[in-house]
This record gives sequence, structure tokens and C-alpha cells, in this order.
Amino acid sequence: MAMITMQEVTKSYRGPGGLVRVLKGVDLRIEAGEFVAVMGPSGCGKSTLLSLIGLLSAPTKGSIVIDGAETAGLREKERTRLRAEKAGFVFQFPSLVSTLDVRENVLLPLILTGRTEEGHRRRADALLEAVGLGGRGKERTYQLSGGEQRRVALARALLLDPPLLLADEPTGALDHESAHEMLQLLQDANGRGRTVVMVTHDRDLARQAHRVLMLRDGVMAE
Ligand SMILES: Nc1ncnc2c1ncn2[C@@H]1O[C@H](COP(=O)(O)OP(=O)(O)OP(=O)(O)O)[C@@H](O)[C@H]1O
Repeated sequence: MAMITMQEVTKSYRGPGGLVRVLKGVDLRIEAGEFVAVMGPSGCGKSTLLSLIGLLSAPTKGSIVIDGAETAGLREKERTRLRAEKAGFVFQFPSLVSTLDVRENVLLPLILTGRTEEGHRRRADALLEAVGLGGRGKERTYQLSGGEQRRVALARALLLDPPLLLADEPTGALDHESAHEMLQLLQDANGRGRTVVMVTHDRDLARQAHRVLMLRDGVMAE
């Protein structure tokens, strides 16, 4: 079953010098349960592709079906709901909230919807345990290392149990050991049935995926 299908997807940005066409007709299909790496030269549109898959932005043209739902033409509100339901994000810069503690950061998706209950707090603690941060829920995020902050972001991404995990340079600027741990955690999530799409410049990391997609000149080449 397909988790992601894109057909003739284009994305242009309005720049100072006119329209910049980043994606020029991307077709792809990613099956449920796959672990896919996306590579390509700097500026070729990898992050743009990921933001389209994660419903952070809308395509200029084309069809994007996520887990059976056509997303083209959705209103912002529906897009936001679908995003919360379907996708968890792990970015190089994990945008944690420094005024909240570690556990509250994991709970953020629920805090934003005003729905935290005791069961959720237990789930947050279990997720922190799973990413190797058990017992550290009360710490402030700025006291954590880069790798630890990334793992808090991963726990947060898993909180609502989304079928799709989207990682943009998830190991960027991490030391070898932390990078390896991060990959392992993504692979664990994949082993539990999540579809993982990971943007990376790192060939060794990409080799760990089931499949590598190459984005070049605005189109996809395997
Ligand atoms: N919001 C935006 N507004 C205008 N231009 C943008 C915007 N986001 C991205 N771009 C442009 O689109 C192009 C692709 O950017 P994108 O970040 O998707 O590339 P990338 O392949 O992820 O790059 P890198 O590997 O360097 O992170 C770049 O030329 C960038 O300047």
C-alpha cells in the first residue's frame, strides 16, 4: 500500500527576481513501511519536497496523496489537522521550547491542543525512556547536548503515533556516536511499521535506507 504518492508535483517560490521553479514535475511512490533516503545537490529542493510531504506547505501544482488522503486543494485548517495526524518531524534544528522542560517539550503537540492527561504524561516518559533520556523529563532543554535535543524532538514526533516520520538532516552536526544512535532510533520506529523519509547529504547514512531517491534539476531519479 502506498503511504505517499506524488504526481507531477511542481513548486515555485516568488523571489526578488521573479518565480523560482524548484520542483518541476516530481513523481514518486513510497510504500507504507519503507525507509527512504532523499539525496541531491544543495538547493535542489529536498527540504521543499519534505515540507510538501509533511503538509507544511502546498504544491504549486500536482497531486499529493498521503496515506490515502488527497491533499491538493485542502484548506489550511484541514491541512493542519491531517499534518498532526499523519506526520512527525525530526529536523537538524529541533525547535524545542526553552521555557518548557524536556517532558513538556515532548508533550507539546498535546499542550497545543489542550489535551494533556496523566496517560499522556506516562506516554511521554515512556518515549523519553525509549530514546535514552529516561528520568530526565524535568531538565531544561538548553542543558542538553545537540544529540539529546534531537532525541527529545524524536520523542515529540512519536507522541501522537503518526504513520509517517520525516527527518531533515537528522544527524547533521552530530558526532559519530550520536548520529549512529539517531539512525538506530529511526530504524526502530521503522521496524514498528512507521514509514520514514529522510533527507541527507551523508552517503553512509543513506545506504542504511531501503531505497535512495535522487532529486536533481527539479525531478526525481532513483
Ligand atoms: N520559502 C522560500 N521562499 C523562497 N525560496 C525558497 C523558500 N524555500 C526554499 N527556497 C529556495 O528553493 C530552493 C530549494 O531549497 P531547499 O531548501 O528545498 O533545498 P535543499 O535541497 O533542501 O538544500 P540543502 O541541501 O542546501 O539544504 C533554494 O534555491 C531555496 O533558496
